[in-house]
Amino acid sequence: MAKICENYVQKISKDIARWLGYDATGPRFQKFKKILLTEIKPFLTTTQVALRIRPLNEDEILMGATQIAHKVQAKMVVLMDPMEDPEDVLRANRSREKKYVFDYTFDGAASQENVFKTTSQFLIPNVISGYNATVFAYGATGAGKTYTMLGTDDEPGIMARALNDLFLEMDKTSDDMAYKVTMSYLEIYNEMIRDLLNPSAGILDLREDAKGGVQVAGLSEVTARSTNEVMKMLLKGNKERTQEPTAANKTSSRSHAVLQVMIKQQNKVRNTQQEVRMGKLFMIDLAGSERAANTHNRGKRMVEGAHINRSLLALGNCINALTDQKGSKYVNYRDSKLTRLLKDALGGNCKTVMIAHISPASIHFEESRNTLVYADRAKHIKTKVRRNVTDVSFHIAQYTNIIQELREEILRLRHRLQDKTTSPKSGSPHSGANIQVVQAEVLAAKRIELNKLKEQLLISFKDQMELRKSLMELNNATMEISLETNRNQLIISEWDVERTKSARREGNDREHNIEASKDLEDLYNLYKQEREDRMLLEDSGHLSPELRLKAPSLVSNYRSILQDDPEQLGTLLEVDERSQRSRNTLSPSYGDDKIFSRRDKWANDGSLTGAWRNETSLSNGDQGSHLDNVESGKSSPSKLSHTDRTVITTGTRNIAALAAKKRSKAHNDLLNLERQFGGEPRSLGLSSQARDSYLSQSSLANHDRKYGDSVLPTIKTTSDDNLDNISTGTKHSINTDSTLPPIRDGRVGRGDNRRNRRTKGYEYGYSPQVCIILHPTGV
Ligand SMILES: Nc1ncnc2c1ncn2[C@@H]1O[C@H](COP(=O)(O)OP(=O)(O)OP(=O)(O)O)[C@@H](O)[C@H]1O
Repeated sequence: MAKICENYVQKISKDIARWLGYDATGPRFQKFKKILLTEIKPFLTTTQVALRIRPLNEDEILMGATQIAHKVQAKMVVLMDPMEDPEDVLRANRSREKKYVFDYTFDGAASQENVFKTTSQFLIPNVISGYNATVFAYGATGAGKTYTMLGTDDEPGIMARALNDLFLEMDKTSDDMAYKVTMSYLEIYNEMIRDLLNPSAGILDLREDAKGGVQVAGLSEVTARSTNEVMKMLLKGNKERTQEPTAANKTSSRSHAVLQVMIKQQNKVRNTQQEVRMGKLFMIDLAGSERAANTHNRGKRMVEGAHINRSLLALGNCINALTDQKGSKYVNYRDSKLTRLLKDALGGNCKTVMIAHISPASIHFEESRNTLVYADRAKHIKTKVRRNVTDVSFHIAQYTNIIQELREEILRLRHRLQDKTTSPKSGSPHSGANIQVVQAEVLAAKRIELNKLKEQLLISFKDQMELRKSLMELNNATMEISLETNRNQLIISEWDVERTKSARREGNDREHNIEASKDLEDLYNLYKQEREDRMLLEDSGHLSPELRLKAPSLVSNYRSILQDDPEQLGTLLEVDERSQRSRNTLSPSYGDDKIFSRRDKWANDGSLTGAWRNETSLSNGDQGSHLDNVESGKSSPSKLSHTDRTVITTGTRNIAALAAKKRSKAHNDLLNLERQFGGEPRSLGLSSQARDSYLSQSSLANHDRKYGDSVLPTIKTTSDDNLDNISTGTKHSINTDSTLPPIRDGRVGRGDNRRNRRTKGYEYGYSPQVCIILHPTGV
């Protein structure tokens, strides 16, 4: 059937060649026919069985063995019965001579190359294009299996030749296709799997994957790039393989060796739908079946032989089941590791070649006959061969990579085209035969130019976009600046309005001041001046507590300043003494606080009420009774009558006027003194702000606020001296203020508004260094 199909393919290939215009005798046609056959052949025959008869060896000749296996035709072998004797009439009809026909038969003269080319070479392109293939050598021990599969250094076997062919075949299509070759090499020794490329891995397990494929867990897979690499690995593995001499074979392999080569093929030109082909090639050198009687094996060798025979028996059973005509027999692959490993090769998706080996020697007739029976059965094994193709769909994100690779491919092809056109073999580009090449060249150049223009256009477009973006940003910045300017202008105008308002308010205040009496203004200024001087002296620390009761002697303030200049200090003291004498002449009681001594007069002349007299009498030293009164609540200022207040206010105004005159005079004296010494008028160490705060609007406002509770305020600094004075009850009135009208209940009018404004001024203008202590006595 297979032959008929092959002949049919040969015939139709001629017709197809004629349609295509190929010459039937030319190389193009031969190539086409070969490709067609290679592609179709795997579908025509799935399992091939070949027989190889090795030559008689020296031992066999010495033993007097005769050749009983003869190749009679290209595919036929005759195994003669060595026991047959033409002269023995009893056995004349019992001859065991038998003819066997296989796909290929090789005798002892067949070369290694011939065996490979005939049995296995056609598998290589199939494996590359994604088919599985298995070549295994079967036969009795010493029949020549290892020789066929592995060979010698001079005559390499199928393994080496197949791998060499594999790399040669891949090289032919390496421009278009990408390949990856990996290999593994294992042995099954006594039903144990060992990695020959990595023996230290120990015993490995066989496992089945989800698709039913058999895998060896932990088996090393080595990537190979050339035949040399593969051969090195193969030699390394064979050294690890278990080989022991037996009576039947000096180099007997005691294990089944399996070389697995995996080829992954992929088109270099990427597409959205990528096809990946995976082909596997198994090359198996089985251990030889042996008869203990012939091998004379004992002990370890015998155990090995038993394992080998058992696995080969399992293989024979599988072959029997697979070739059952009814197809009803169960194929038991699980009997041995060998059959489990060959499951795909025997009954699955695999193109299988079995090369049976026999010895032609008459002494091995039984082994050869068994082998031929096995091989003959194996011919009928049918496998379902299909290509292992995986379609890989790429995600959209990978399209850019694919496009990039396609571009690189185009570039590569262009380079190749250019190389061809410039090489001498391609002839002159101006010749008629190369017009198409020249046209293609021109076209390619135009395309390159077009691409360049496109790129330039793209770059200029990007630049334009950048410029537009910058322009928009600048516009935004300008708008922000103009908005900020407007905002600032608004603030300035608001500030102007506020300033105008405050100026008006000040003007109003001045009006109010004008409305106040002239006496009150003067009195206020003098009062402020006197307070200022006294406070300065207290702050400078030159005024002892005793002296604070007396009128301020400003010259004493200069002691500390002029202590480094004794001459000037002496002059100053002399002048001061003269001044004191002249003042005492004018007013004998000047050493005391004349300004405030007037209150004695008020107390004596009956201007004050009895309650107020009691209070004022305390200032003459009767402090104990004063405190008693305070504690008993008798001296509460709230008990003052309106008449008392009026008297005190009027008296205070007079006192203040007198004090102002004296102060003015003393101040002028001081200025004269300073001028006399040639120095600049000295600042007494207080800032204008601090000076203002002594009797500023705020302090007056405070006075206003407290006016209803006390008659006169006592203004003191928060120095330690003052605190001491407070604690001992020795209170010294620095100045008085009666310029503001008292609060009257239920009276709402202009005076109240002014008071409110002053209160406001106090809140904002009062110095934190100064506090106003209300003294209930008004001393
Ligand atoms: N075709 C051949 N031409 C020349 N010599 C051969 C041929 N076949 C086998 N021999 C020789 O026969 C001997 C035994 O062959 P080989 O070791 O390959 O047998 P085997 O079947 O592998 O044995 P085992 O199963 O014990 O390993 C070797 O010395 C080998 O060189």
